[in-house]
Amino acid sequence: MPSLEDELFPSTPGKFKIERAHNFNRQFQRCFASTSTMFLWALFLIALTASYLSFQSFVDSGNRYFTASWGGIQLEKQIRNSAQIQRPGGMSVLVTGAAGFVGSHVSLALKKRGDGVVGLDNFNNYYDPSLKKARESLLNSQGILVVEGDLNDAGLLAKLFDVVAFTHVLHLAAQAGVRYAMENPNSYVHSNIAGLVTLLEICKSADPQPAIVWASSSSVYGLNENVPFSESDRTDRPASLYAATKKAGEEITHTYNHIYGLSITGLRFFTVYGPWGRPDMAYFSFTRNILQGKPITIYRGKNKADLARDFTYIDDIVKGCLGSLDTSGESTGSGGKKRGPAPYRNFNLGNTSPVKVPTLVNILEKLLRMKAKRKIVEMPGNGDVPFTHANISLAQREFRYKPTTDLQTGLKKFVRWYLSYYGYNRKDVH
Ligand SMILES: O=C(O)[C@H]1O[C@H](OP(=O)(O)OP(=O)(O)OC[C@H]2O[C@@H](n3ccc(=O)[nH]c3=O)[C@H](O)[C@@H]2O)[C@H](O)[C@@H](O)[C@@H]1O
Repeated sequence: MPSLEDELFPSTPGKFKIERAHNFNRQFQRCFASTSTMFLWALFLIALTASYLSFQSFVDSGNRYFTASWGGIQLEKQIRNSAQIQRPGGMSVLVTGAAGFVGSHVSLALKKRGDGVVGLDNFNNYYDPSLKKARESLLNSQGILVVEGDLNDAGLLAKLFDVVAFTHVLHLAAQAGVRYAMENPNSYVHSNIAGLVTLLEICKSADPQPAIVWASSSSVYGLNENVPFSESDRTDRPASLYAATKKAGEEITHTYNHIYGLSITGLRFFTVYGPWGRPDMAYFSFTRNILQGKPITIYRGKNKADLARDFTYIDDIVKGCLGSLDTSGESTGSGGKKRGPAPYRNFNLGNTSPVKVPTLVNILEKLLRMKAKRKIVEMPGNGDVPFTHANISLAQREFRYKPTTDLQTGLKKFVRWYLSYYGYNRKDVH
């Protein structure tokens, strides 16, 4: 005997046997003909209609929520003011991660020279959000608005592009940090992959399409041993998930350049430091711990070799970002269609003179006039690379990028800012 399931559904899609279908119809009619069954069917239909109507009202209330949280005409006016261009030939730039370290500095520099800037930031708590809020206040005082929202909110991004025809997007929002990727891998996928794709989808459909300059990372060089690192060196051996997501970003942006004609510039930043910096970075946490009399952990590589970084001062990075924006060239597509080839570029933005981590600590000790309690440990297998060193000739040629701040000078400015912001010896600095 064939089972009921066998009777009703064919074993292979597309091979429904006709006689079986007839049988099924007859059974169906017999069943529907009885009055009590009809009553049950009517009840079922009423319930279905009621649940459809309540679902519709739920969707409507969702839309209302979006409008309310969007902030309406008042917010649109603020966005337009913030995006206002104040110089001939200026640009209107959407800066993602505007309340972040690099984002806040570049936003201020753009505004100062007369460009329009609108910021976007999700103010997440990867590090103390009050520092991000303080940076936001600084931006607000210069007429820059920072909209609170996540890169993955396509509705919000689309709305921003409805209000302003941005000429450029400076995409700096990301999950940063090399070692944290082992603790929270999904946050890297959320921001650096999914968020990036959401942003690119909106940019490709925008009319006009903006040119995009975005933050890649020196970490894409991974296990590369050619020194100094050149843009033409291998980048297919990342040492951390963070690096892998940045490398993926370079490939993803390439496809949007290729298919949709978006102008793309990726900037491989080399360990950026300075005032208003990131508390998760070594120079920042070392300063805090030295001042609080707490030990600092200094990693050491194979054969007791010191680790080294091509530490790059924030003002030099700002110049590199402005140079990249100014030379980005235009996107060629519109409404999601490519009209011709558009620029696709990647640049190293480093300092070209690596410094060993213990030397960085020596400099901090002198500036703070305090001794560090050093705890030297073998570099754990946590995604770190032993050294970084940038070859910057490409950026030099394209937009005369030339870093001018050595580590001693830059750290002096950082320490001065740190002490004015946190004061000496504050125990509550995280
Ligand atoms: O340039 C880059 O590509 C990357 O630079 C930094 O990453 P990293 O160079 O690891 O910067 P820090 O976390 O400040 O570490 C600097 C050096 O200090 C060392 N370190 C760090 C922390 C610590 O407790 N002890 C210690 O010796 C690290 O091993 C590294 O050699 C940023 O955190 C990344 O977001 C950025 O993409």
